[in-house]
Amino acid sequence: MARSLGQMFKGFLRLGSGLTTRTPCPPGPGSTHRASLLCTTAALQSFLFPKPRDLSLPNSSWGPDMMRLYEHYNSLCEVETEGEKQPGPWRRLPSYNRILKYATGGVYLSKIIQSKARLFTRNIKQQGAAFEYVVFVNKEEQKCVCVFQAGHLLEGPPGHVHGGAIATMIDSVAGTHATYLSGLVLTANLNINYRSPISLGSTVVLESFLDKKEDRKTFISCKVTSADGSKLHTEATALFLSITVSNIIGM
Ligand SMILES: CCCCCCCC/C=C\CCCCCCCC(=O)SCCNC(=O)CCNC(=O)[C@H](O)C(C)(C)COP(=O)(O)OP(=O)(O)OC[C@H]1O[C@@H](n2cnc3c(N)ncnc32)[C@H](O)[C@@H]1OP(=O)(O)O
Repeated sequence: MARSLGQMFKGFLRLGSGLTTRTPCPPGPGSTHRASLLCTTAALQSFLFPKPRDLSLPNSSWGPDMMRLYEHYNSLCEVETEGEKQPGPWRRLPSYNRILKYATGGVYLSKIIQSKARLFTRNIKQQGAAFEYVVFVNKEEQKCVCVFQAGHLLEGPPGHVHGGAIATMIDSVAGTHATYLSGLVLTANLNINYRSPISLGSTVVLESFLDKKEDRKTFISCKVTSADGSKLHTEATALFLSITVSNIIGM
């Protein structure tokens, strides 16, 4: 089991490095033999290991509220000081449908299941049908914001979003925030108060705050409000526990 976990984590690391080692093709004619060889190698590499699509970027299903809020936070990711562009206080987190894209093993799963595994919130291909979202993080304020547009496949009460889908988004955003702050974590506790229903197709904002960190425990609170901030939909608190590979093996 320890071996397959090792493979799994190696796969995770390779996913990160694979994204940064691509060689751009040199422009225009007059390329040297070496440059064209590099270009061919890069093309072959991107054919064999296509770059996963970042699903947190706008698509045609995004409505006006989703676009407006995306553009607002995106504009805060870069600031201009004395004519120069600098990183701003916010950062957009890219999002893919698999975390362990190149995994060759799995803890409890067969290789076939592992290769077919998809992140729950990103596993429906039809744009706009389910979870459309983008997460931004602010390191200084220790805060995360998620702009979420709920598609028609997430129906619970007629015309409104299923409470489980809301819980999924809260867990995902708070879990991403806790991972950003504390590394590898698992949700130990999630408490949710549903205050007002969310209409299907509408855009809401999830805000996640760090309450405190104590040893392995990261306490996060989260609220869901309407796109204009006027209505409170949901409030939650969550506890995430830091885990290590040996923690999992010990389970
Ligand atoms: C998740 C990582 C994601 C990676 C992300 C990568 C980048 C982002 C990309 C994409 C975003 C995706 C984001 C998705 C997020 C989704 C997250 C989930 O859905 S996680 C699945 C559901 N959760 C489980 O299945 C856990 C099941 N539970 C367990 O495995 C264990 O109970 C565990 C690990 C949580 C704790 O077990 P122990 O043995 O390590 O620790 P003990 O000794 O029990 O507790 C340690 C301390 O914590 C307290 N504690 C434990 N559970 C508690 C609880 N429920 N409430 C309050 N305190 C609790 C205990 O009282 C103890 O406290 P004292 O040290 O004595 O002060």
